Amino acid sequence: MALGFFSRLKQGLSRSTQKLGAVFTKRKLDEAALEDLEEHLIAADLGPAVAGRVIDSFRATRFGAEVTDDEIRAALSEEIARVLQPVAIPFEPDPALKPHVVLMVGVNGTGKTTTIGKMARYFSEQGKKVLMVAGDTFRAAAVEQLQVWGERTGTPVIAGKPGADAAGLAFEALRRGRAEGADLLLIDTAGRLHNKGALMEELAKIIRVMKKFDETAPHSVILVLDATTGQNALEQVRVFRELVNVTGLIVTKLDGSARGGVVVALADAFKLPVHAVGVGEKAEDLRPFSAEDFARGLVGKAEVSTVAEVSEEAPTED
Ligand SMILES: Nc1nc2c(ncn2[C@@H]2O[C@H](COP(=O)(O)OP(=O)(O)OP(=O)(O)O)[C@@H](O)[C@H]2O)c(=O)[nH]1
Repeated sequence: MALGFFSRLKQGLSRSTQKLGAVFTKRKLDEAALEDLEEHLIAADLGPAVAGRVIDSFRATRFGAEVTDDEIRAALSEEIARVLQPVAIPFEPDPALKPHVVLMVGVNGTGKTTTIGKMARYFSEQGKKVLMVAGDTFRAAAVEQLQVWGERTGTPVIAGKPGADAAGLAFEALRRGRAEGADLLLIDTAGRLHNKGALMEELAKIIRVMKKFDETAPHSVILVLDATTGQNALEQVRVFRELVNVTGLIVTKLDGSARGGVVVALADAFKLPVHAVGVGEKAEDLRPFSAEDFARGLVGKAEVSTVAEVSEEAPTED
């Protein structure tokens, strides 16, 4: 039986969880234990700021007490969920926009193309009319990959010849989307040009040219981050925010050997909406981001998975 979403996420988060696991033995929460815990939180990619706050809160509320593994996990999960809650904002196309234009940006290999394919499937299944644009015209493989996703999801793909002008394609796609009454236009973009200046120019041109058709486009700029890069994801947010007005994040590869703790560091540092998370390579492996599930998965609170698993894998018939 295929693993349900929650267990896949939990499995993926296990690398972070393992780093936390070592401190969870029954002991007195004194200064040494707190220091120990703080180190583990930083090693689990939560970042020094969040780790520091969690420790301060523990010091204020539980200092000197005997704590069990379960108590620490529960308290930790609560603290983490509090950081994540405000950014857990699913992406919904604005029905007033025909189409809602989404520019997907991010370093090559983070999962942009795959995520666009997954979003195309998800929103097509919701009855929305979706168009995809192969705007990473520098890599022939990226165009082909998007076309495969187009076939797989029954979504039209607007593509040009290798090296075609991405801005021209985006303009054409927007015109077509408007004419056809499309709901959602998903634009793939290049992630690596020879330097930052060239990438900025490429993205700026796509935006400039689309604005000639619709002053309000793009309506969303979603940055795709690969969780396995850990703290490097924070640097990618900083760089891309210099290039474009990032409106939200999608974090991929939270299955496998993910370093999921970085999502907490991202939420805390940038407060950008985390629209969804990727937990595999298949079309259905994109899920809305749930602060509580994620926090529980991260601290390895097992009992919740049973609930999530049952509701997901054995849907009732009502
Ligand atoms: N395990 C796992 N793999 C993923 C996930 N998302 C994407 N991938 C894989 O990551 C690799 C890179 O994904 P792409 O979608 O090609 O990444 P990209 O950012 O579009 O990169 P370019 O196409 O080079 O621009 C592919 O092998 C994907 O199948 C995920 O959530 N989990």
